[in-house]
Amino acid sequence: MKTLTLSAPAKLNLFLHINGRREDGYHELETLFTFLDFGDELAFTLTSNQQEIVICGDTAGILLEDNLIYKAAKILEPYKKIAAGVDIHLNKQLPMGGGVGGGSSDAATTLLALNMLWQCQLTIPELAKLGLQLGADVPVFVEGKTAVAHGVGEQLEPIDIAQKWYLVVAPPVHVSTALVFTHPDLPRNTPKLKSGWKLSDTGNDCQTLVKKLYPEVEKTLAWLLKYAPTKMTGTGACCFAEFENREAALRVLEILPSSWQGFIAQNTSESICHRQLRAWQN
Ligand SMILES: C[C@@](CO)(OP(=O)(O)O)[C@H](O)COP(=O)(O)OP(=O)(O)OC[C@H]1O[C@@H](n2ccc(N)nc2=O)[C@H](O)[C@@H]1O
Ligand SMILES: Nc1ncnc2c1ncn2[C@@H]1O[C@H](COP(=O)(O)OP(=O)(O)O)[C@@H](O)[C@H]1O
Repeated sequence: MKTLTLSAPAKLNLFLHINGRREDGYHELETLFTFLDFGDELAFTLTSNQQEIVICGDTAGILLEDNLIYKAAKILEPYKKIAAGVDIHLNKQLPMGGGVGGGSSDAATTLLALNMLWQCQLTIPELAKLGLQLGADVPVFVEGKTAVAHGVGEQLEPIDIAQKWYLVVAPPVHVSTALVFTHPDLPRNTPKLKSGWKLSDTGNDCQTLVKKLYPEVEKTLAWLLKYAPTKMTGTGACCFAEFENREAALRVLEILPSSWQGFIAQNTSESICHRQLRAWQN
């Protein structure tokens, strides 16, 4: 059996507005998701033991049952049409819980890969619906198109945007998404954007609160803003600075304070995972 190797790309929230809070505590969002040409890498090999879902590689201390890759495989198991297990090797590149969606992207890549290898024959919308049970960000990775998301992130409206270079910086702190969303000071009443909106009209509604709660994020934003327009992605802690070309981004990466991790990437209108899947199928 050949091994299928796929990317699980990072995402950025180019803006993140909170429009309200639902009765179940979840927040109504309006957010622009785009994908980067940088991410984790997952390699899938079918095995003859059909009970088996094995995950190895850089699982960074996450218990098997908590790993979103394992959860994605388990959720798909009832739909499989062939008697095979799977061995999944993870090469982790993305900071965990950093707002670049690594866990959600790993889960989506697993759903897409196993849907094909296990011949589940589910459609992309069916996979996205299953993915939503694993996290609010999984559907956009399953759909794989730069999009404005509404609801909790599951209603997706594809959009064309310019291609830019980004320097993404992960300060050495972990921001709790649940803490941010339950905080009394979080703004929750940004009006929906009107047609004809521009990116310059937007922001990240979590940023002011996260800067206050996590001074390392404030420091990172202030440092990057000296060089380029910068925002936080998702609920943080990663921040991204936008550049017109790779050289300009690289010049800033080269002088990044040594306690911060950073990488450079370009945004892609379609997730690279989807391109790789098409290439495998042809
Ligand atoms: C807000 C975003 C934007 O991309 O933040 P990041 O996680 O990327 O930073 C995401 O939608 C997060 O998605 P995800 O990380 O999958 O969140 P989940 O596991 O579904 O939820 C974690 C917790 O965040 C809160 N939550 C999450 C999403 C949402 N629309 N409203 C919420 O109130 C809930 O309290 C939930 O218990
Ligand atoms: N394969 C995985 N990769 C990363 N995080 C995972 C994975 N499986 C479970 N998790 C858990 O999910 C949480 C959120 O992960 P992640 O998607 O990286 O966050 P964010 O959306 O903030 O970028 C992590 O803090 C971690 O505990």
